[in-house]
Amino acid sequence: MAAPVLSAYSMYRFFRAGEEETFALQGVGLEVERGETVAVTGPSGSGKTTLLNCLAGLDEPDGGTVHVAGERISHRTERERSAVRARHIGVLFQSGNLLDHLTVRDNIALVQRLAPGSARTRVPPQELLERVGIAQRAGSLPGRLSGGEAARAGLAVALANAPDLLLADEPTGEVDGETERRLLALLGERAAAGAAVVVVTHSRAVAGAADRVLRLRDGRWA
Ligand SMILES: Nc1ncnc2c1ncn2[C@@H]1O[C@H](COP(=O)(O)OP(=O)(O)OP(=O)(O)O)[C@@H](O)[C@H]1O
Repeated sequence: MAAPVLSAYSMYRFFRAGEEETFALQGVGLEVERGETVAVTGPSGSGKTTLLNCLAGLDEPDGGTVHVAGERISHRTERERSAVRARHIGVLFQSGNLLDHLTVRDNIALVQRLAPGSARTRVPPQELLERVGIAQRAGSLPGRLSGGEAARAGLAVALANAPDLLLADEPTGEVDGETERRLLALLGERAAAGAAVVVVTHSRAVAGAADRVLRLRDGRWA
């Protein structure tokens, strides 16, 4: 059997602020196969965003390891983590993945330039924007987009390099029903094309469409 796209073992993450210690992840593991979609749910503060940050190499776990498409992304320099991310991971986070001073089209082009190895699977920016349904906004700056358009643009950026692993944090948090269906269909298409998808969500529709639903509580699987 093929190795999982994502293999994360025994992840720990602690935060210390003055006297206060938070144990955000306490030995969490996760394997996701090609074509599989996993939804992660859990109450506020249970560690969902910390988990995604560690999987994306945007944060370093204090313990445990993360491999993506056979490459280790944990316990490496920031530059190495960025390189693994550019090669294999699409990230769609609440904080937004768009640079404000670039048009939507140029945001996609920039992400594609940062991963020179993926040219074989790359879709032209305009085509990506057509897929997510905002082709007419290609020349707009992100600050001019509505919430739903911004969510679609963020997904176009996350899909720009046909990632092996797609990580999304509440991708449908602030969008209407029609946009949610569209985003969900696009996540499904990426999984059908062979990617592993991990999506943090409170949405029943998103969790209902996933192959597996996992629940975090106090930094552990519940
Ligand atoms: N940089 C940080 N410094 C200190 N504590 C942090 C930091 N990041 C997260 N935490 C703490 O770690 C715990 C998990 O936070 P996290 O954001 O991962 O939870 P979450 O499940 O994503 O919550 P929400 O659903 O509200 O976004 C929380 O107690 C949070 O306060």
